[in-house]
Amino acid sequence: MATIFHNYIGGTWLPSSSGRTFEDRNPARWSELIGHFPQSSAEDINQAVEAAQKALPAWRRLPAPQRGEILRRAGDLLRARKNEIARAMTREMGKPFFETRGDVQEAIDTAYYAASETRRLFGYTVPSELPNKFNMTIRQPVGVVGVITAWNFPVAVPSWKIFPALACGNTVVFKPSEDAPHSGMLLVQALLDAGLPPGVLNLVHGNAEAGAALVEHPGVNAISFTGSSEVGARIGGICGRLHKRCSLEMGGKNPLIVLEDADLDLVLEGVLWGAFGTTGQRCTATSRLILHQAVHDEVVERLCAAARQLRLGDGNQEDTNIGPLINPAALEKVQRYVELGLKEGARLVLGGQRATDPGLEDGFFFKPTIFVDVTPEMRIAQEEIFGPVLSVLKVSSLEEAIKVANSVRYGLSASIYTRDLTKAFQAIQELESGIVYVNAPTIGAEAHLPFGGVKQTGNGHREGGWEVFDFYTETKTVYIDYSGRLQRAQIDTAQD
Ligand SMILES: NC(=O)c1ccc[n+]([C@@H]2O[C@H](COP(=O)([O-])OP(=O)(O)OC[C@H]3O[C@@H](n4cnc5c(N)ncnc54)[C@H](O)[C@@H]3O)[C@@H](O)[C@H]2O)c1
Repeated sequence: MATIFHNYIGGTWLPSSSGRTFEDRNPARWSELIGHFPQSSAEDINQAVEAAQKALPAWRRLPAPQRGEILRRAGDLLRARKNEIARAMTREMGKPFFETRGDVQEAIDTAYYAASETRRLFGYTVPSELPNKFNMTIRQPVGVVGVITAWNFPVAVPSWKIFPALACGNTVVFKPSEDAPHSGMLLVQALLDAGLPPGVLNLVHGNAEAGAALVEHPGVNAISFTGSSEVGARIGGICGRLHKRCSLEMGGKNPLIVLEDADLDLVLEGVLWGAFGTTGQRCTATSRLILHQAVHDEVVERLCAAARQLRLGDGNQEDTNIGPLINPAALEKVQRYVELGLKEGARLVLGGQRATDPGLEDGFFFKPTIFVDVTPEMRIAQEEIFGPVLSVLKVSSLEEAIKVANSVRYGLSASIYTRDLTKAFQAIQELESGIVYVNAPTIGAEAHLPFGGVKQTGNGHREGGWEVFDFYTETKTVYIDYSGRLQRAQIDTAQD
């Protein structure tokens, strides 16, 4: 009998009021059912938002360092449960155990980082134009925050949102992805066990219907979303109409540039990890390899040889390098893009097919795939495939490489391999992306640095770093006049 899981609303575990559920399955062995989760309705969302509203006054009044103490304890619990959560995450969404341990570690780092920032949450003071007047800014929570997340970092990405939101005194309604509900629940469980009061964090499972109800709910003051650019655009439109604050972190089509002077051993390691780690299902995946013509043939040849050695399998097995795609729709999408690449005239030099070796038939495994002779306007060079498919483009100069790198609608991360500092700095300045790596692949984030993208990847906000606290707080400007008389700004200080 598969386990039946519930929502967590106002301190109580509850089934969906509609009685509907959805199945959570292991993508490495699709016949393995993990459990049934509630398919939440607008009524469930409403209950969760009301619980968050009820809990808000006491939570925002609690001194921030005391809120931080609970977050720090949650970090301790995540650390104690790291392997257990990582095992469950691998079973649910497929990436290998060493990667899911990293996912949990990112949440631990974020918990400690957010906890430490509760002792700062700076406003500032500045001199007044007028005598005997004191000026300052303070930060206040935004209110109830709706958190909607993708499945591929099912603990790390929600933690980027939930920890800073709570640190700032907001209450939260969290809707994890329907492809990774169990991992999201384990994160919530750690926060509850750390002592969060009822209603401060509410968990509602479900699909687009639940997400849309959360976005539309008038009691939700801000939405923090991570997912595809298509869904993000829709959410951004609704939030605009409702005058609701929203942070959107969306898709990527990230380039890795290799110049003629690069250390090719380093390049190979970096590209293998960047393109095929998490089966290419990262927003920051290296999906375009832009090679200087002087190193093109050597890199392609060595890359194909190395990628052939990668072992596909269940991520909970010791020797697995690459896990499965997340679900049947993802497999179909990757297959479609391979056909499209061939039709567009790109040349397939590796993979291009589902892997059905013994032991893999019941999962959605896809062989590492490399296309060469890709040109910038091809759809496989323009669109996010979200699978282990690398498009290789050949260029003859740094300027051309940057132009090609910038020729897509996305702008999350970009990378350049070179030993020439001047060229590296030129790329840092000119690449249109929120993150640039020099001599490292396009992936990897640290909790205390901002993370996010430009163009159609983001809407100007950032996760992580100090910047994240700007999203979860309203700035209030305070003028205190202790002169004992009316002082008129601009009028009593006029110079002419
Ligand atoms: N930039 C980043 O930080 C980042 C990080 C991870 C993943 N991603 C992106 O996420 C995508 C993959 O994740 P996915 O397949 O889960 O994305 P998705 O857009 O399909 O779903 C994301 C979340 O939105 C919800 N949702 C779907 N339709 C909705 C609607 N109409 N209203 C409200 N909520 C709705 C889903 O239930 C899910 O929880 C990729 O594009 C990837 O690049 C971005």
